[in-house]
Amino acid sequence: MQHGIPNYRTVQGQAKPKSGSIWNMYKRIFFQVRSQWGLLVIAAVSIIAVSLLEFVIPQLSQYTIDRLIPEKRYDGLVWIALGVLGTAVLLAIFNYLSSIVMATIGQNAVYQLRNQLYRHLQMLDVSFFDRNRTGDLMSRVTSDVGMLQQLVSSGMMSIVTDLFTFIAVAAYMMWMDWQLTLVVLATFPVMIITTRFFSKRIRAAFKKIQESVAEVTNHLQDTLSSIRLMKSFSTEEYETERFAVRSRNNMNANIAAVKLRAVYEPIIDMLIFAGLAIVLILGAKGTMDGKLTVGTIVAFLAYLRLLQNPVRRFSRTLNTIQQSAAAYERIMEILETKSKVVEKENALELANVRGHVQFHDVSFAYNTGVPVLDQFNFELEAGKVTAIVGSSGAGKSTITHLMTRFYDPQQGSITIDGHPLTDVGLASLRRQMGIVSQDIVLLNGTIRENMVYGKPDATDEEVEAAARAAHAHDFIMSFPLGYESPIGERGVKLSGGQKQRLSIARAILKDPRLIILDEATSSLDTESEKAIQDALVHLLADRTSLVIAHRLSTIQRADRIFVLDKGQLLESGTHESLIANGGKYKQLYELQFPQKQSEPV
Ligand SMILES: Nc1ncnc2c1ncn2[C@@H]1O[C@H](COP(=O)(O)OP(=O)(O)OP(=O)(O)O)[C@@H](O)[C@H]1O
Repeated sequence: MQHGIPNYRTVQGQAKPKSGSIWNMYKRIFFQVRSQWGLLVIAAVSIIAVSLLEFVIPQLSQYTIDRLIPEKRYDGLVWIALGVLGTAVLLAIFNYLSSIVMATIGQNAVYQLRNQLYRHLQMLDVSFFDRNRTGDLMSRVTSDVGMLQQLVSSGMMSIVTDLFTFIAVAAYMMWMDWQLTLVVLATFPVMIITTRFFSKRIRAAFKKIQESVAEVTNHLQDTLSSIRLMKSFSTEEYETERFAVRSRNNMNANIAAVKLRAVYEPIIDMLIFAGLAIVLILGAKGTMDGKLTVGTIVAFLAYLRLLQNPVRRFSRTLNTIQQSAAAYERIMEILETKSKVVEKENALELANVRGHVQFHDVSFAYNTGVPVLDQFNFELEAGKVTAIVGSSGAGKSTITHLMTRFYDPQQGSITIDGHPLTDVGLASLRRQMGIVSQDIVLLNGTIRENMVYGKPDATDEEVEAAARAAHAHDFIMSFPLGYESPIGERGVKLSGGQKQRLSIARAILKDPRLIILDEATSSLDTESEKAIQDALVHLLADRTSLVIAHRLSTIQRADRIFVLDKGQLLESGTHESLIANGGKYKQLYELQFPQKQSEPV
């Protein structure tokens, strides 16, 4: 770690992936496209055709030198010319076919992999997103997948053609002159050892590059999404410097990779020329001794080129391969992460529930050793308004997170209408619930798009009715575009109160059986709050609702109030009975309404 930048080497909480090797990468890419067998057949045929056609031109050269020239057969030259030309045309056609088909297959595989990665990310539980930073995850879906795309589009899939040609040519050369071939092949183990030596290092260098890209993305994501905070604290210079540090790390990582490549490629070239020199010298000697014909030497040199071409090409593209392998490893880290909140097979599909929720001896901690709820028992009566109050950090929001199964408790169980939450389908559970939380999340889109997010088929009349119920219709209509007004990223074009009313309207439109209001009225002025309170009375009627509010004035009408402190239930009852009890609730109430201390409620 440098300059205090967090380490993104692995997905937090996840071991290094087992399947990050190049071999696995290729296997996976091809496995993804096994259904496109038609294309695969075309690719295989083209590859074999290219490899066989590569033999023809050296053969023609040998024939010209050894037979046509000595025999002065002028007529044969035309046929040779036609043969070379015909082979070249066929080579061009099959090369074109194999690259286009391989690229299509590869791009298709990468496309599927990216979608699979995104789907997998969506399926991971909330705690995964607590542990990992958004920018880092974004860079895995964009830049890392982009690396693989580069691999498949840069004709890297031709490595298969190269490998096939290499084996075929080597076998043919052995048949022609096994002694000379063995001498030539002696340079290849050296090449393999050199390649292995550099491969590991180049891959590590590229992993560093990808990590540094993740750091840059993270920084961008953090700062651009909180640009107002930055400006209000005048931290533009500070953030620019922090960005420069990350950017410099990226530059250094790139330079380190280039340095490795700069050493590796010339070494391979040198070995290739050494092979060429061996053939030239031994071949010339063999010809002088009368053991070989000139044509054989010329053909042999041509075959040697065919043998060496794939090696040279491979050494040039080793960078791309290693870069992709590093990226692939980072992708696999996510794909191999298992969600902690899992849906049972054949999970129960909840139809309309009554909404009776019970917590049985629930213990929960976000981080081991820091319990938030301890042996907690709690009941949400169907059709009633239940409220939770308690000091900040007491665990109120945590209760809602457990009800929605954003997290699962470590001990105890939670039931809805008697069914353990773990037996119920996640989507069907969440469909029953409408959440209006203190962190209002709005999407970049129009007001209407945001409202219908939980009910995409809502009619205009339903949308308007929900907006009216949430006292949002008037402010919406005050915008020139009404319901079609864009609200900007995270709803920046709306005031705090407007955002709240919009999120309440969204929950009303979804029409869930169970409503969770977490600090729902916290940023409304007194007038809007009154209006919202009225709307809520209608909304909450005939539903089960859980209201979490700091301002006790908002929950006095609740059927039951639970007082929570440090994850423990202190007392419960109605507003009147709790005041009469003279416990924690009365203390909290008197703190908020000192003037009412001596008044009867
Ligand atoms: N994602 C998280 N990861 C780790 N700890 C968390 C996480 N969310 C909350 N906590 C911790 O759990 C405890 C309970 O938090 P919770 O949000 O439930 O409190 P709360 O009663 O809703 O507080 P407030 O009224 O201030 O919103 C706090 O100590 C908080 O720091």
